[in-house]
Amino acid sequence: MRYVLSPSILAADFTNLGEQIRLVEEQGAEYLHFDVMDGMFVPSISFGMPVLQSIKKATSQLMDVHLMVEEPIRYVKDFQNAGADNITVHLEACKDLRETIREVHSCGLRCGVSICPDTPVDAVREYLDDIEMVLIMSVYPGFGGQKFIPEALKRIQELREMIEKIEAPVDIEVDGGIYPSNVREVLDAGANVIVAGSAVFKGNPAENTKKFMEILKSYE
Ligand SMILES: O=C(CO)[C@@H](O)[C@H](O)COP(=O)(O)O
Repeated sequence: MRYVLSPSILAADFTNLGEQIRLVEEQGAEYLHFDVMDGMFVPSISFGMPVLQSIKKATSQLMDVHLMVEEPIRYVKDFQNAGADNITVHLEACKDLRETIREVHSCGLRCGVSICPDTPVDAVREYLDDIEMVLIMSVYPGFGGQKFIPEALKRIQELREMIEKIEAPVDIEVDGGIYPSNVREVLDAGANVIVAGSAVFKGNPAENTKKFMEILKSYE
C-alpha cells in the first residue's frame, strides 16, 4: 500500500502560496489537497477553478480536489479543465452519486467519495467497486483547524475491513485535525492518504512536511 501526504492549502499563507507549495513538494508530499466550499453544503466559502489553474502550473503534485459543494456534478468538468487529478464528492451532497461518479470517470479523473462524521460507513459499501478512494472526515467539514474526532478511528477500521473483504484497490483518505502526534493512530486504523492543513502550513511547512513524511515512510 502507498502512503501519501496531501497538504491542505486551506491553511496556507496565500500571500506566499507558490513558495509554500514548493516547500511541501520538495519534502515529498505527492498530493496537494484543494478544499472547495460553496457556502451551502458547508457554511464557509473558499476558492475555486482560477486558483487551481494557477497552482497546477506551479507544481507537479497531484491535485486532490475535495468538493464540499451541493450537487458537485455541476462542476466536475470545470475542475477537470482547471487541473484536477482526483475529484472527491460528498455522498451527502449528491442527488445521484452513481451518475456523479460516472461523470468524474468520464473526465478521466480518479473519483473519491467522502462521508461526514455522522454518516454511517456502510453507506459507501455499494460504491466501493466503482471508486478509487473514500475520504473519511475526522472533523465536520467547513473549516480548518478543528479538533480530530476520535470516533473516526473506528470508522477507518470498519472501512478498511470492508475494503479488504472485497479486495478492492480503494485508498482511505482521512481529513481534519491530523498532526504528527496523532497520525500514527490514523495510519494504524487503516488510512493511507493523510490530509493535513494546519499541521503542515502553520509554522515551518518544510519541517512539518518532513516530520509527516518520516512517519509515512516508516509504514511502507
Ligand atoms: O476539508 C477540510 C475542512 O473542511 C480540511 O481539509 C481541513 O482543511 C483540514 O484542516 P486541518 O484540520 O488539518 O487544519
